[in-house]
Amino acid sequence: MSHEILTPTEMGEADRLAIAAGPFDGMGLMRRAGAAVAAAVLERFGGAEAADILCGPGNNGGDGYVVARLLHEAGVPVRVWSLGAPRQGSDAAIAAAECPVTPKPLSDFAPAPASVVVDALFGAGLSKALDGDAAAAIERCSRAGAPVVAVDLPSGVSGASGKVLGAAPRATMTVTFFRRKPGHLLYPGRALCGETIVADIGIGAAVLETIRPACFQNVPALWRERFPRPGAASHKYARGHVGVLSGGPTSTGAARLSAMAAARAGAGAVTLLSPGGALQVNAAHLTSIMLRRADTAGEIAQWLDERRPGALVAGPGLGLQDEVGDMLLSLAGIDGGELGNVVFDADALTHLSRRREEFLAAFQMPGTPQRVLTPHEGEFARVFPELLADDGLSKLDRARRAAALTGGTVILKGPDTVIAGPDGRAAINANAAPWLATAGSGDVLAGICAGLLAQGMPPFEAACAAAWLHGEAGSRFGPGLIAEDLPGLLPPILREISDLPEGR
Ligand SMILES: NC(=O)C1=CN([C@@H]2O[C@H](COP(=O)(O)OP(=O)(O)OC[C@H]3O[C@@H](n4cnc5c(N)ncnc54)[C@H](O)[C@@H]3O)[C@@H](O)[C@H]2O)[C@@H](O)CC1
Ligand SMILES: [K+]
Repeated sequence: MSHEILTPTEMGEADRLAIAAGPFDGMGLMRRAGAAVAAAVLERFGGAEAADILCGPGNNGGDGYVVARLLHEAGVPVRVWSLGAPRQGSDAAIAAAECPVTPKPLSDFAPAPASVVVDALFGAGLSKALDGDAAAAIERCSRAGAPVVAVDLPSGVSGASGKVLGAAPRATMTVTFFRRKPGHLLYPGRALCGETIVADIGIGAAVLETIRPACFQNVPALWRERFPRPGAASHKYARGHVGVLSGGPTSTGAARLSAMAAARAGAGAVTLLSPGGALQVNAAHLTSIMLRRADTAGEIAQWLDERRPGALVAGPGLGLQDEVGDMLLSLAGIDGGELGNVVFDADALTHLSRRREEFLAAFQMPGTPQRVLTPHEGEFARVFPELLADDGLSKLDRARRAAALTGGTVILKGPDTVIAGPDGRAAINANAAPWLATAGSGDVLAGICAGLLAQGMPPFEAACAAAWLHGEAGSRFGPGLIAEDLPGLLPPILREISDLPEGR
């Protein structure tokens, strides 16, 4: 599967490079784009009484005129509704001239439930909120309940952010070209696209060598080459050691979930560092996970010095007391030789929001551990309120800015989790299920990530793999999922990743 995601600007560049390289000119690409949409309409909605094609003034409308011509030639009764004539001399104007169906004004469009609507009003060129005749037509379309096939994107959905500008139809199917755009994967755009088909319109993958996209759909091909595989002679500590900080006697479960997930993700050894008061309750629930008493920052530091673990999970159930904040701050600035990576999750993110400048200063010190931050939207809003307040930023932009600010990898969680690295790379996750929104689910994600980090997987790849594994486990289990189920769901998925052929 091709997993690069192109911004609308990068897609425009892909079009230009493809036209320059040949064999297709702009009109050739448009004909192929229209043909792909017409084929999808015929395959899926061949039984519709008629097709209503809504055409905008740009090249998205141009695709619409091609679709209208091809459906007409296939014997489908076609009506064309135009928002405005294409610019003279443009490819869209040529496509309109080649279309044998005379367009009527979009303001007269009245959808019929038994017809299929092809939405070709705006695509990559959407530059402002939909209003006037376009918004009114979409509103009528939604009320009539006719199925909608969107060309490139449902008109009104920003390809860059997935946000709705003004109005957008809920499509049953979206046919886009060459590669997906962020708006196909980020909500609310993702929900409005329906099933998304990526059509080959004759743009060669070679254009990607020039464009060098930095955003990807999170699929195993993105990280499986870096996925840890234990050698036959590995001993347990060589397979990675994870430490997990436990909270006090009444909040120990979250850390144990992380610990179990780290172990299932393949860490050879996992140690729970527990305050004395919580030692008994932790001991009563642990078998293969090791337990070590650590009441103070000093005792934690001593264990790190002795064991030099690859990763530490800090945050689940840890507590919001000031001394916990002090301890986390000291961990952020510790020598990276003593502790390779820290996953800051849950309560650690609250401490980060309270003492942000101190943490950011610690993160900037050379030689400190690499970090992965795992905020959900609420935690993100507390740590980075200025990024959330900026309406111009997409979820993708926000995760990238947070990664740049902290010099770490950010997993911005949600139904469309975004993973961003400090080098600008980003991935959007698309395999999560709604059942994952359950207490303790995030603790498991943090644990999986730490388990992979401790085995030497680089932070961006480990974060992507953790989000994907977590999503896959939740989707496969389905309804009734609780966080305790997740670690035990990992082994068959891990086996499948090891068995995948190269390039998948
Ligand atoms: N050679 C190419 O560039 C190809 C382009 N293709 C199609 O071309 C589309 C992009 O075409 P365009 O760049 O012409 O852009 P659009 O057709 O999406 O938009 C056309 C123009 O409408 C105006 N506009 C934007 N938002 C508006 C709003 N809310 N209300 C009123 N006017 C608005 C803008 O001036 C914009 O340039 C793609 O989505 C795809 O469907 C395909 O045919 C494949 C080849
Ligand atoms: K469209």
